[in-house]
Amino acid sequence: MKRIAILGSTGSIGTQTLEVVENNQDIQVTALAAGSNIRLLEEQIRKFHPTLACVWDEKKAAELRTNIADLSVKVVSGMDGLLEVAVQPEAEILVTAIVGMIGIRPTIAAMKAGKDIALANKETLVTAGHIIMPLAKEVGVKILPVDSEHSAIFQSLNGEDKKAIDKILLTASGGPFRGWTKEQLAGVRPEDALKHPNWTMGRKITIDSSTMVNKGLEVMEARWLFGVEMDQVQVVVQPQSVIHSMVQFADGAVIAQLGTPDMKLPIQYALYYPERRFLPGERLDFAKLGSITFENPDMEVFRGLKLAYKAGKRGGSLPTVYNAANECAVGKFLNREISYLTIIDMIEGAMEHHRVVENPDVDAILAAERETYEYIESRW
Ligand SMILES: NC(=O)C1=CN([C@@H]2O[C@H](COP(=O)(O)OP(=O)(O)OC[C@H]3O[C@@H](n4cnc5c(N)ncnc54)[C@H](OP(=O)(O)O)[C@@H]3O)[C@@H](O)[C@H]2O)C=CC1
Ligand SMILES: CC(=O)[C@@H](O)[C@H](O)COP(=O)(O)O
Ligand SMILES: [Mn+2]
Repeated sequence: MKRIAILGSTGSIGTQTLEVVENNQDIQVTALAAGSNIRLLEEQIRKFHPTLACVWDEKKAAELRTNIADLSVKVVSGMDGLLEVAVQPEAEILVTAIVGMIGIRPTIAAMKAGKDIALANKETLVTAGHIIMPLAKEVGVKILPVDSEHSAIFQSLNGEDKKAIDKILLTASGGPFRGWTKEQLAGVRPEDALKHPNWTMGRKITIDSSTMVNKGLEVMEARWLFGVEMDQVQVVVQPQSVIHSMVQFADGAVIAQLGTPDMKLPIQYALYYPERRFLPGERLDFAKLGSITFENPDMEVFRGLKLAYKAGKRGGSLPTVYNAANECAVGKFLNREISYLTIIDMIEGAMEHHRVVENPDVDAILAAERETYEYIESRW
């Protein structure tokens, strides 16, 4: 029996993780955490029987305690609550399906408690990859990628020597505005950017896909996960999202993972690695698909991708600033406080303003995050 805890169980990755649990008989959910959606969290508790639940918002946690008073489930809240879920002794794998840098501290705590991490929360690796990857080695836990591209790379590397990697070909859909000009992008509204061509995901990552900041974050995520240089990660636009990523090796061979766009595959692969199990669902029909096409990304229009290479190459606290500025800006865009193009202006402005801290520890990372939010509030 596998035992898992999930941070972010009510979101897109969280609910799909629970679908994977439902499809398998030998997996048990020991703890769940959500932000504020106690209605769905209660349903999940009643169905999956964890012994511990966390709600970020203490008022909502109190409401949930009342609503499930008939069950013997401990309900905790806030960062202390997330940390309690992360280190719960019963779980062997922590699924980090939470959104944003809030995932850093629970991820580190879980690793120190000996848990393997099924990592969807890319923001943690982007900002703290220099802490997470050496720690995983030191404490002997696995970081199992859930992000579709990184799972594809992980699968393509199965049985291969990482030293033979020439480059990683990280595929991108190009988002809903592929081929658009800067002038066309100026008028984009949240409802336009929330329409991803191939994937149904949470709001923040969907906006990130539309700006290609998601791909920028993924370049940095790949660099940490697979121990390569930023320049060894090449973004290839593949609009059908059928090739989930590829690895080119020293001898010129390219190995890829393909499949229909379904996050349950990488989630299940991470939970059962190295076992590959049956997964119900649609299969690729190549004749129906007809063609798979490729393009280079337009880094002049989608400047967020170019800025990610700059942040990743400079390193230190700059990737944190890139990520924090984006999180802040995306929130404002979704609240209709700023225009679409201002998202990237905010990232660029915050990066230019920041004085880089080398090799930041967690406190310095969180300080850089705070300062970035403060700078954006004062400047815009
Ligand atoms: N969705 C996808 O297909 C993919 C997502 N990812 C990554 O996975 C992560 C999750 O994305 P996604 O599932 O789309 O996001 P969603 O917005 O759909 O879900 C986020 C989850 O995190 C919870 N949450 C938010 N804030 C807190 C908090 N302070 N404390 C506890 N829980 C909190 C939410 O709870 P509540 O519902 O109560 O607000 C929700 O359960 C992101 O890092 C994303 O980049 C990577 C690849 C693909
Ligand atoms: C499903 C997943 O992993 C997302 O990160 C997805 O890849 C977004 O697609 P694009 O960022 O390529 O549009
Ligand atoms: Mn992805």
